[in-house]
Amino acid sequence: MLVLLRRYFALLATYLKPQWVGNLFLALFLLGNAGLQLLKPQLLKLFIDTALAHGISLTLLMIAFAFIGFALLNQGIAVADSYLGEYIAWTATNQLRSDLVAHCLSLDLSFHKERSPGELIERIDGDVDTLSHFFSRLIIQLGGNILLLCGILAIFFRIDWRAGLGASVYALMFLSILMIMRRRLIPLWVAQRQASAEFYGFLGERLEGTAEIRANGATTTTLRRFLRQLHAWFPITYKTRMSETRMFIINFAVIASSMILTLMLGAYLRSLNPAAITIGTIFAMYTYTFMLVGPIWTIQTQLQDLQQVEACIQRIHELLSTTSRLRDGSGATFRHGPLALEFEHVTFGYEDDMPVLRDLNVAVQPGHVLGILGRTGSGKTTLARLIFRLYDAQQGSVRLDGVPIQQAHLQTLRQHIGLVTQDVQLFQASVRDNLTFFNREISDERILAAITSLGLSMWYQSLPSGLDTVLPTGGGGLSAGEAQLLAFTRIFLQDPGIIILDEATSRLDPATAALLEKAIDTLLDGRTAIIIAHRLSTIQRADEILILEDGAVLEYGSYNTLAHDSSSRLFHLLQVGLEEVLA
Ligand SMILES: Nc1ncnc2c1ncn2[C@@H]1O[C@H](COP(=O)(O)OP(=O)(O)OP(=O)(O)O)[C@@H](O)[C@H]1O
Repeated sequence: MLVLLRRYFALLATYLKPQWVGNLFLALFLLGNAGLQLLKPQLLKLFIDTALAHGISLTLLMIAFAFIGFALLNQGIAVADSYLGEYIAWTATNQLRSDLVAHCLSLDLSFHKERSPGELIERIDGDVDTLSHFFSRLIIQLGGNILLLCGILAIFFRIDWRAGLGASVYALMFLSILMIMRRRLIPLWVAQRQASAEFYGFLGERLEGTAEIRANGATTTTLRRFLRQLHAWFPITYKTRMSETRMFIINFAVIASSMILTLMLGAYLRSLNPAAITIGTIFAMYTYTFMLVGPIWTIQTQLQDLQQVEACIQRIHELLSTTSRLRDGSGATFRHGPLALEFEHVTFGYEDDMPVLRDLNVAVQPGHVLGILGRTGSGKTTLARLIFRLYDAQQGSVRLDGVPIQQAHLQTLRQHIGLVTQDVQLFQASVRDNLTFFNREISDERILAAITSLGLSMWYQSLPSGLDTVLPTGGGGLSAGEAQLLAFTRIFLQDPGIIILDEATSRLDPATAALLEKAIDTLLDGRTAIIIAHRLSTIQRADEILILEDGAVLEYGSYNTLAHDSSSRLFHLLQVGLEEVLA
């Protein structure tokens, strides 16, 4: 619990500090709110005592107006502090969400491989959302209610130490009773939620399979199971409702007896000292006892909630403490334009003792195109991932223009490399945003020029709102060829020195394939390129060819030499046809 509290307050400190002015106002609102609530019974006391002493008078009217004024002010402050509390909580949790997203993005692929997207969404949004309520409630309710509770007890002590003692014992007792009862209710709530989830799961599944159920004559069996589900659900709900009612009755009994006891205590104290304990004082004591219920109830709920968010805080802490296996470089830079690429004795495996690439030695001159061929699983994509530093090689070195890629900042490195895979990711956003990756610095003129250069003009002209046209999720409605061309345009605008192209397969029709070939020519012009090739036409533009087999170099050399050497593997591939051999 202590560790949790420390983590919780560390989170609070990190994310609430930037909003200290707001927090200051919130604290003032809390003080003001608690103060006004404490003052109201005092006004009532004054009102009763004045009425009893002097009958109806102008003072009474003024006290009544003051009471109404205080009540209105109280409500106004309550609204303001709820607004500010929510604002602070949402600003803080949104910052926490952004930090978690940035952190996850900075982690290497091995982290993402072990976690499903759904799990990460739950971590980043679900857990933080739970905390968001807590951020605001903890401050507004816990802080304010502890203050109010202490204030009420202090007033009781001020009236008479016996009254203070009685109120403190009552507060402690009531809090304990509530906590015990709630603890007993939690498993029932969980069981009820589980039963309800099972019931709706069953219902959904059966409704979906209505046709099959009828066709197979399973209606009676299904109805019987439906009734069995209801029978299982009923006793749990019954037990829960009964326990809730019991809790309500016990609460009511405790509150009612405390009121009676307060009146009795008041009468007793008045018999001892009628001058100090007036009728107004007894009424104020009665009101304060009633007022104790609110803060006690809220404090116990908050304390229980604190236990429930324990798991969330623990998970957020774990996520934030996960570090990337990739260390960011010290800041080496690369020149603009085509870069030389070298692999020197590179060995890499996703698992330490299972190499996927073995002792790879490859060198690509600036502006040259390296075509990589190999059967599925031979390590082609893995090689591309190493250049992009999605993983680091276990042995050997990858260099750009002679500089080991680990020496550059990841961001710098990736700015110099464009990666186009077969799996083009398009977002539900405007064409402009999809092409510029939300980079506002790229002008529309540049985008339109790129679209024309890469042969997308016809497609562009068919768009209803030009660059502002919003693409549907996942690029639905686009052909595979158009999606590839969009990906090319995106990279063209990024203008990197090296391009890695995991080429689209032969699913494309000849016209689109020809369009893509032209686009690839434009894209590769003046850049170094690595093409994981699947088509003959692409391989022909390669200056060098690398054929991988089981992670090792099977053949490596100039395209022209190998293509004309009848003993080479490439020669054989060209004779038989790439698609057949490499499929
Ligand atoms: N993220 C990963 N984690 C663990 N193993 C992986 C991972 N990605 C690929 N592998 C394994 O590494 C080996 C090489 O895979 P890679 O994707 O590099 O082959 P490829 O030649 O690109 O295949 P394809 O042509 O089918 O894309 C395969 O045995 C594959 O199962």
